[in-house]
Amino acid sequence: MSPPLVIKNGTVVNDDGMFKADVLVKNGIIVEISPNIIPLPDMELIDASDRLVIPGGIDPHTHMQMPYMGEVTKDDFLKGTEAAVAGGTTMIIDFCCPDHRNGESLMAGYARWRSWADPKVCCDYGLSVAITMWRPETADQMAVITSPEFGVNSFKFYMAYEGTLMVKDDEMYRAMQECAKLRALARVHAENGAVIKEKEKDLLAKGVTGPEGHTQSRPEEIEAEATNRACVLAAQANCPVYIVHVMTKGAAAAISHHRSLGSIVFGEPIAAGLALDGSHYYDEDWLHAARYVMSPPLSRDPTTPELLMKLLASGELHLTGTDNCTYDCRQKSLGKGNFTKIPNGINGVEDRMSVVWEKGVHSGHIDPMRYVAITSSTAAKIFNIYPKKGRIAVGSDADIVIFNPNAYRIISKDTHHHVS
Ligand SMILES: NC(=O)NCCC(=O)O
Ligand SMILES: [Zn+2]
Ligand SMILES: [Zn+2]
Repeated sequence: MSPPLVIKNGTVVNDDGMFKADVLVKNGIIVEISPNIIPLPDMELIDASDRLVIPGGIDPHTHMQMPYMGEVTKDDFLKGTEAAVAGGTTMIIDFCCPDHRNGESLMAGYARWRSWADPKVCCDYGLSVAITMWRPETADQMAVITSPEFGVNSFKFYMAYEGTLMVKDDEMYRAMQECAKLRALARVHAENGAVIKEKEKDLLAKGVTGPEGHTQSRPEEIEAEATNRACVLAAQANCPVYIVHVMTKGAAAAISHHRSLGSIVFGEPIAAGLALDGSHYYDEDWLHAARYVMSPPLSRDPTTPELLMKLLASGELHLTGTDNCTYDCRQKSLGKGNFTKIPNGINGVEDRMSVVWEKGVHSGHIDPMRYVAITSSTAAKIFNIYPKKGRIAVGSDADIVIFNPNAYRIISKDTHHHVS
């Protein structure tokens, strides 16, 4: 057991206030916050002068060691969470994708994911469970997996990746009705998988085989259309909905529209979408372009990243994730000659906290309190773990980041903690 810890002279930041205070931690729990805690000889001491003392980041969207397209993402639960912690994220919510189409139960898929994660994960984690088709037994299994024994409180629906993860509209609607009954949250990857498939075929037939085909097969309107559809179906099912990786202005506008109608809709941009645009898909270096292939793609409108940050500032969008889903050069190269075979995914779990600070606070769009909201506390509230997580308060878990707001660093393959 580690000794008690005193963090002195820092500025505590929560989503609703910031103030100078010392923080005392015992057995992993915050036990005191007050102006001047005198450390006893048996206590560890950290001087946090000129530092912010903030709740550990919660990344609500990762894919550690996810099997997909015959490959497995490179960041496993060890290296991926080491990278998370190195960057100030102390909890992730990963996606468990049971092979439900082939009869695997949600509980068996959940057990499979836990057997990968539990022996090596080095931060707190939760799982959202994907429903990839509707089977006669699905409703019962959703009820079991949301029971306290399993503790799942959100489900994921992919409106893309036809033939593997994609769920049909009627199936998603059915499952959303079940979510509403169980008071679970529906999380949606909003794209039009069927139309994308047709566009991919057309592009390949015309000889477009490079990574630019990825973005051309997925026009921005397709994400907006699917986001609108997801919100409509959720409203029909009377179910709150959470749109993952909001990448475009149109998708964000669809979310705002449905919120204005009174629906409960949450929007999650990701670190990559706040920092990068889709010009990379046209890079002459094939591998450079392929590295950015993810779905939905980065917006080709260079003004989108800043607009997404402004919407986070104004409260039209709500929290940030990463969609951390890493593949190496060999894996990306599987799509040479056919962009549809490039594994989809990008990194982010290590750098989200820095990127959101840089693009949000440093750029003048948000204050440190809003920063805490969109990197930690809103996720904690949505996933029902607040104020145990997402807050610096007496009784909360001591998931604390001592943050230097003036540090400068270069994001580099030579220094990151992901699997190389
Ligand atoms: N986003 C992506 O390209 N890969 C990860 C799977 C998903 O979230 O769609
Ligand atoms: Zn997705
Ligand atoms: Zn994802």
